[in-house]
Amino acid sequence: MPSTEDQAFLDWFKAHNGKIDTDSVTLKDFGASEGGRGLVALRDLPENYDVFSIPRSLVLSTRTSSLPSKIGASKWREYGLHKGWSGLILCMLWEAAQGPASKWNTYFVSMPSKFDVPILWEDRDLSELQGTSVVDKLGKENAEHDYNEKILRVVKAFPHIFPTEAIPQHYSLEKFHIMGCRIMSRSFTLEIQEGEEGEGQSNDNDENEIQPDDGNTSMGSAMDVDHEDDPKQTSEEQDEDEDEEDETEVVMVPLADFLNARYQTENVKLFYEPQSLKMVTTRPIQAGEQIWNTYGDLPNAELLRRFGHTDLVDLGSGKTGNPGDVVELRADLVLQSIIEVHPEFENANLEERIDWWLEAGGDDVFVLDYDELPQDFISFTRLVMNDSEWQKARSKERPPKPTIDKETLEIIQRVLTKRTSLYPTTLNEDEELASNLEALPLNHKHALIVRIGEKRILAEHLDKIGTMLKASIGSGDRKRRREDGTSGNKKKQKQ
Ligand SMILES: C[S@@+](CC[C@H](N)C(=O)[O-])C[C@H]1O[C@@H](n2cnc3c(N)ncnc32)[C@H](O)[C@@H]1O
Repeated sequence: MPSTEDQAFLDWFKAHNGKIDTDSVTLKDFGASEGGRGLVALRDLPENYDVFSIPRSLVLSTRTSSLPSKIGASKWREYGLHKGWSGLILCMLWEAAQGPASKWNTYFVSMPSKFDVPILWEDRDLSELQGTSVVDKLGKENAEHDYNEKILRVVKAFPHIFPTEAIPQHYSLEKFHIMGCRIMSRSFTLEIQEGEEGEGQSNDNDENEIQPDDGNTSMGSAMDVDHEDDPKQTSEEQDEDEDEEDETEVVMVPLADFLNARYQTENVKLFYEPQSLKMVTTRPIQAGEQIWNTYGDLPNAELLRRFGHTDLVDLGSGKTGNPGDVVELRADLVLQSIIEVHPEFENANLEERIDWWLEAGGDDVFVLDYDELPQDFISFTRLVMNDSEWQKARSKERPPKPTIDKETLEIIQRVLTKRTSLYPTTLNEDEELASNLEALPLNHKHALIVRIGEKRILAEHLDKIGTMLKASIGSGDRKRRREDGTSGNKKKQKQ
């Protein structure tokens, strides 16, 4: 049985032409470890079954809210509301301020107002994330800058739309953060349909069949859209987006955003038709099973940053973790390591090599997972540390091959050791703390899980590198002994 609030939501959803067969699925509280409220199958569902559908007019976006037309298209642009999430945030603030007069009132009531995302953490909790890739990506200052420079400016410029006395209650920084966090953890990115019209207008394209291939959408991918001034976007996300034509929009999709996710458990996907969005099963689901969406099997650092939770699955041998975890290695660690070994490089023009690398499309952050060392990381290391590789790369106009010799491996070992030292605690200390995970405050628990995931990856690679270097030193000794005319075997015989 759904809770009273969830039942009110379902009634609202159906009253606005949302389609859901509540004899087949219903809302249920699964407890925090499974994402809290979610959708459950009440009977066995076959593959390709439409679990529910949402009319486009019920999707909340800058196209369906009537706020943009009240402000006017040119003013909307002038205030920069056509870029980033500010426009959608302002629409959500304004719609929520309308209370029952807004079509989405019941939807707003159904959404959480408290979030466990680090952008809202106190400094003492944030210090638990030191060394992880979360810290540099919070974007809190950008967010607050956007609030002051965009949202508040528009709100103050249009007092007939945003009454001055309503500002503290409906347009405060706190409310701005709530809407930002709702977008960060619940929005979808949709392709803008040609000739798409606003609410109340019809689209006569409706006899089109479902085109799953060109119509699948992804949860939590709002960050991939062109949001130059997006308050919650990281600078890398903004850079990536700048080249993209704005053919997508970030939207809130009632009910689709009620679905939880867990590493590789996805059993439905959202597809779109001209008039509606459909959540369709991607495999048979048994009665009693939760309906899981995917958030992209993200590393715990990203899950925590965007959604405020972490994912722990059984890794075997008594360990749990997130197989999708990664560690980010910044290029400056490579430079520092090279200069430590080759101080003569200190004055060399390494800038030129780095600029060349970036212009050739290389990145200045390398992503290390549980698999092999990243090829671009090896290639970059060789380009910077080796004069002949640098000359070759320039003349051939392509980066060095990612081949590994002993010298490169030693630098890489140094980089990973340096990266490991950025965390104030060791992996052993963290594993010990994790033996009593549930006793920790929630934010500390999440931070610990993120740290452990990253450190395990570093430790595994350092282990492998250590073994490889030992083997190469062993083979070097044998070679030297051959050259000296001595023999390891003889020595052995003597013993
Ligand atoms: C898109 S919403 C999902 C629906 C949400 N349970 C609700 O009641 O509205 C995303 C949020 O659900 C929660 N969540 C989803 N999957 C989770 C999981 N596997 N473990 C813990 N929390 C999860 C996180 O709080 C996340 O911010």
